[in-house]
Amino acid sequence: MLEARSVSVVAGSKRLIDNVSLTITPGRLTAVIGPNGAGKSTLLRVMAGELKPSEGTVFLDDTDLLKVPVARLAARRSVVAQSTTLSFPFTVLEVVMLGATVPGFGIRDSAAADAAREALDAVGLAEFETRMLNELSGGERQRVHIARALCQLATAPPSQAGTAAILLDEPTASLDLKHQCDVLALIKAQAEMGRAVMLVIHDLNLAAAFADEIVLMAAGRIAGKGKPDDLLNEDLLSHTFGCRLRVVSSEDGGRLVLPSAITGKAIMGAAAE
Ligand SMILES: Nc1ncnc2c1ncn2[C@@H]1O[C@H](COP(=O)(O)OP(=O)(O)OP(=O)(O)O)[C@@H](O)[C@H]1O
Repeated sequence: MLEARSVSVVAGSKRLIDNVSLTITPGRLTAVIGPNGAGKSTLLRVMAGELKPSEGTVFLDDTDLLKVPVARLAARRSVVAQSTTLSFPFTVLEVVMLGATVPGFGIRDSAAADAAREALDAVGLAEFETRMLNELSGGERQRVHIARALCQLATAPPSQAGTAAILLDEPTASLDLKHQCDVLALIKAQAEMGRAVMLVIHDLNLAAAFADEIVLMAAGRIAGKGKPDDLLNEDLLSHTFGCRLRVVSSEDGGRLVLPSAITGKAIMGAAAE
């Protein structure tokens, strides 16, 4: 379990996140939504142990995350950042294998390559292993980094066993609709395997479709938290995002969030038919 207790990050006079408490529970996909600048990425980096909070503590199974040894941390949580730049010319397979070569993993090269190939297959890039990363499209590169994160958890040594967490910052931002759904199904499967999943995402409809719990952030604080059906209400979302939004029920009983301009036109269109 990954738990932030009263965490704040302060930069100069600005509180990027302010007194946030949040638990990422194993077996569940927790989606974090909110306007630009709300503090979602900052919170994810703090929960990943990449950014030291100015106040409060993040715990990984009751141990202060900052005191967890690097190899153990690498075995227990993997991160897909919003953007990743690699300065050296790596092939796709090499990038994914980086996930298996974290200090302390001690995995043999052939086993690392097997795990990397399995992860590449999972994101639909099995045919790309010899391509150079910098020759891939933005969406393909994003899927390579997801494969690297999956490979990292898959190759963690048994001695470091325990609840694993995967934290992803807008992993579907560059993906087409099919790959958005494929990647989110893959991420959801990670939760169903018992992993704790934290997903920062802008698309409220994808959050509604895949998340077990949604956390709404605004101005560095948690403005709401709950199951998609409970949290996605028009007034809260319209107020938080600063524009008029409509929440409608889909045929299968799920929630769809649309700008009121779109629903207005749709209603006018239907009336004209
Ligand atoms: N190092 C920094 N120093 C000062 N302010 C920062 C720093 N890093 C981020 N910020 C500010 O902190 C706020 C939160 O940033 P963050 O990236 O967490 O937001 P976000 O919710 O992920 O936004 P987006 O949806 O645009 O990705 C923003 O206003 C940003 O400008």
